[in-house]
Amino acid sequence: MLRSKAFSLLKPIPLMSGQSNLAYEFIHPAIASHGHCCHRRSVDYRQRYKTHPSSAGGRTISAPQTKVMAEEELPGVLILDIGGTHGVLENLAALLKKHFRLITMKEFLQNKKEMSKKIQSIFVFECRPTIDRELLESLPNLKVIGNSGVGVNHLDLKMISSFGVKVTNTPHAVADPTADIGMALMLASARRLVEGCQIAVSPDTKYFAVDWLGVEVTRATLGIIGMGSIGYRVAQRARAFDMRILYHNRNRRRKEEEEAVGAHYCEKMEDLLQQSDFVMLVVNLTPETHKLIGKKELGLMKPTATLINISRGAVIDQDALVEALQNKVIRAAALDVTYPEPLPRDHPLLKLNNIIITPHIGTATVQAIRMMAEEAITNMLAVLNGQPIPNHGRRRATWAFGK
Ligand SMILES: O=CC(=O)O
Repeated sequence: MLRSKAFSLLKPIPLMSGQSNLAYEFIHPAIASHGHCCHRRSVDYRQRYKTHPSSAGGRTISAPQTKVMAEEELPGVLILDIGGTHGVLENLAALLKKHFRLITMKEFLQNKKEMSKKIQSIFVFECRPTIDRELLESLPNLKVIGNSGVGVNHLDLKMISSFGVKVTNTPHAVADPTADIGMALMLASARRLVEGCQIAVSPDTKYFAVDWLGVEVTRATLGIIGMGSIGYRVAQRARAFDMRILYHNRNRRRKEEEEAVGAHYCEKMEDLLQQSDFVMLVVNLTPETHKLIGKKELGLMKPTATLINISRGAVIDQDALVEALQNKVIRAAALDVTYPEPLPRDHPLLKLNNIIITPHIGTATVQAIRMMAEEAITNMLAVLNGQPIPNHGRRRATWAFGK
C-alpha cells in the first residue's frame, strides 16, 4: 500500500497557477508562464512520509508529514559532477539541499575525516563520473548511490554491491524525453532535416529538393529492439504515424499492452531487422547487448532502412556501422549515443553525410533534469529510511542493485 502511495508521488500532476513549489523553480520561465505543462508535485522529504491519501486531479497523492529536520540532522549526500553554468543545475543542488546535507567533492577532499562519516548517499548526475573502490573504502556510512538517469553501465555494480551499497536509477523520469528524441531522430533522418537546414542557410540559393529526397515515416515499419518503458513510449508515439510496429525483447509484453499500441512481437531479432524500415535501439547496455548490432545484423537490414540508437553507443559495432554507411548497406543512421562521447573530431562517422549525431541529449530537458533528481531523491530516501523503493519490482521497475 505504502509502495503504491509513494509511487503516486512520481506521477505527473498539473502545476496549478500560483502554486509555489520546487517544481516551479525548475521550469524555464517561458514554459512556466503558460502554466499548462505537467509536472510532479515536489515534496519535502525531510517530512517523513507517513501518509494520508488526498486527491488531486483524480489521482491519489501522499501528503507529507510535519516534522522538519535541521540541516545537521539531514543525511549527507556527496554530489558528483554537478557542473555547468546553467541555472538549472544550481536549482538541482537547491532541490537536493531540501532533503540532504550537500557535500561537494571539493568539501569532501578538504575535510575527508569529518565528511566521510556524514556521507550516507551519493548523487550521480550524468553518466560520466565513475565511483571507484578507493572512494567507497573511504565512506563507511554509505548506503545508497542515486543515479540520475536510467543507464547504470558506467557504475561497477558488482564492486559497489560488495560494499553493501545499493544503486538506484530513474526509469520513469527519462521515458518520455528519450522516446521524444527517438522520434525526432527518426523524423529528422527520414526527411533529411539537417541537410535541409544546411542548404537553407548556404550561400547557394539554387537548390532542388529533388536532389535530396527523403523517405516517409508514416505507414512505414518500425522495429523497436528493447521494449522497456522507453521502447513502449516510442511505440505509443509511432502509432500516431500509422506505423507498423515490430518489437524484439527478452520478455514478451502482455497481450493487452501489445494491443494498446498495435505492436507485433518478433521472437527472433533477425526477423525484425529484415522487415523494418526504421530500426530503433532502446536496450540497456549489458554484456549481452554489447555490439548487438554488427556487420551481420546490418547486412540483414533493408538497403533503404535507417538505424536509430537512443540507448548506448556500444550497442552498435561502430566500425561495422561506418562500413555499412560508406557502402550503402543501409540508407542512414541517427545516433544520440556513440563511443566514446564525444567522438574524436577525426572519427570516420563524422565524415559521412548519411548520418545524424546528437550529443546524448535524450534527457536534456528542463523537466527531465528536475524529475530525474526528484526520482533519485525519492529512491535514496527510501533506502535510507529502510522503506521499499517506489515501484521497485514491477515491470517498469526502478532498479535497486545490491544487498
Ligand atoms: O542516457 C540517459 C540515461 O541513462 O538516463
